[in-house]
Amino acid sequence: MNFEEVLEPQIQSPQLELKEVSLVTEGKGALKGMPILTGISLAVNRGERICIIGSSGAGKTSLLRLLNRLEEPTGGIIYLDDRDYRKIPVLDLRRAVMLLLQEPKLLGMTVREALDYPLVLQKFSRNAIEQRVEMMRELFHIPNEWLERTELQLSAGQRQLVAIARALVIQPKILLLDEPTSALDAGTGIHVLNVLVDLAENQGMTILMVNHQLDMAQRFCDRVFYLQQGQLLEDTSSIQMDWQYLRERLVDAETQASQEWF
Ligand SMILES: Nc1ncnc2c1ncn2[C@@H]1O[C@H](COP(=O)(O)OP(=O)(O)OP(=O)(O)O)[C@@H](O)[C@H]1O
Repeated sequence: MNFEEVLEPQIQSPQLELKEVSLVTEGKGALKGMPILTGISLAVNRGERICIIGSSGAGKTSLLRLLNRLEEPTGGIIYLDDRDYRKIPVLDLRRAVMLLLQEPKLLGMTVREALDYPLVLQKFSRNAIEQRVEMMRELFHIPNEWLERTELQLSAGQRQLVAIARALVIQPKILLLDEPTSALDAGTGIHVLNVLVDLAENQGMTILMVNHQLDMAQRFCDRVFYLQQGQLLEDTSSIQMDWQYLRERLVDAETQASQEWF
């Protein structure tokens, strides 16, 4: 470190930054121009584990879709490592920012093919592919005999586990997860979350996860984004979060939404 740096420590910019991001529906007639996300500003640092919480329809999945460029914001700007999202080739972006949606599909592939495929696209050697897949298999306790099965021969939980392994096989910088443990039994869910914590702490992988199970969220994340009706109402560290208050707030929001529905 030189003298100027001692006097003026460098401020590290966030890995991911959203400035006044909004999204409105396209659609036709009355559906056109309805707000889904409004004025979202946030900054995420490398290695953070963030849970996105909110009632049904709050905009959680839409936020993940924006971050993976499955949707384009209708307002505002997103930055990855100080680069405007729109200037990053979309395939490069999706390699760095991996999204795992709810109910993942293996697209007719066997488990082995599904795990190999992202690495084949990246032109990894056969040897390297086998090593990486073996590493994932061990990390997530995927038995050898699953490798030749297709998704029709796997339970929902087994499929979810394979999909998590596949999302991680190319070691993304940022992992976006939409309720990744919803189909897993409690023990496997906790094991998966522990693996993710380890990857965040030891390899600096950043994780943003939608999770409806608040006890899991409390255990896993170091920061919470609370969304309501497309707005970011809370951005709080997990330690400072009043989890009981959050539970009550979620119940209120769900009740209000169901009354509006009827
Ligand atoms: N393509 C679309 N066209 C019209 N409306 C949409 C579209 N996508 C999402 N919406 C609406 O935007 C709102 C947010 O949806 P989103 O799926 O992001 O919510 P969510 O918080 O993930 O909900 P859940 O917990 O039920 O999955 C909802 O009211 C939804 O109906």
